[in-house]
Amino acid sequence: MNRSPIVIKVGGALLDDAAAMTRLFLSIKDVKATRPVVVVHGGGPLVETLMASLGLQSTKIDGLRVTPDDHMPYICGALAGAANKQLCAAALATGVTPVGLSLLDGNMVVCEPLAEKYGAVGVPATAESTFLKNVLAQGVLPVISSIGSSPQGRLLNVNADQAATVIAELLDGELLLLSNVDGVLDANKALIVELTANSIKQYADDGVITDGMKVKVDAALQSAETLKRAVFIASWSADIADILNKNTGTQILPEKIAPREGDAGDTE
Ligand SMILES: Nc1ncnc2c1ncn2[C@@H]1O[C@H](COP(=O)(O)OP(=O)(O)O)[C@@H](O)[C@H]1O
Ligand SMILES: CC(=O)N[C@@H](CCC(=O)OP(=O)(O)O)C(=O)O
Repeated sequence: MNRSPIVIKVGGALLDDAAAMTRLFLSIKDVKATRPVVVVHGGGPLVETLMASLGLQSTKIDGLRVTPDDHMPYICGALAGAANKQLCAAALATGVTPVGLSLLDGNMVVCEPLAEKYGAVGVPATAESTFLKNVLAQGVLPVISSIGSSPQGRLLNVNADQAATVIAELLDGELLLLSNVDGVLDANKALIVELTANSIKQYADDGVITDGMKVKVDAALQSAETLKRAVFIASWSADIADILNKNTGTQILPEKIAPREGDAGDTE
């Protein structure tokens, strides 16, 4: 049986749906009985609401939030604070013991600023895995926000899909990117079952995969190529076992899949 860790990324809109959060953590509880699980989360909608209530303008370029350094205390508060603790509380309420973390905790992930025009937006890279492996060995559920820092100590806002790919790489885990859609949809809103580098380029050129989904698919492809296994994009309403068994969602396939016993990404 495949016992590699499962890294599950959830988008911020989940936080607005208490019933979906409960269902997801119950599904995580089932899977966690056989394999270690890590949750990585965003909180884009929460950030939007907070910025609006503070009267601050917030814009995105190619799906990434432009983040002036003086916005970071609020964004950090929304993601590492409110969103993280809301998810941890929901996990506890379903009988799963969470540990709330951010990318920089335990030196799991190190970030570099992307480019000046984005402000404090970070590009994440793996650092040390020992801390996270020790946390998993305790049998608890790490719940990780996408706030990171640079080696110089600058707080950075990381897209949560990109954050999740790096955590999956850190653990050589299986990656599920769960969102408010059933998976990647074509121009007729039908589910695309499999995507490769070529088909992703085609759909993006045709304007079918855009905005946050473009960031997600690019992050998934990079992770699939690095890990040499399929990455899943699916709905957070779906059962995790169903996603791993390829009954639902979109699989992002690498050019070559490394054979692993019992891996959902195996070619038969
Ligand atoms: N081809 C596509 N298929 C599905 N969703 C798409 C597609 N192109 C753009 N989107 C948009 O991407 C959104 C998911 O990305 P995003 O909002 O960043 O999710 P999350 O916050 O869960 O990471 C969908 O709700 C949809 O509006
Ligand atoms: C740089 C950047 O875009 N950061 C994101 C981080 C949160 C996120 O990615 O949240 P979702 O998963 O809910 O979209 C942001 O500020 O919205």
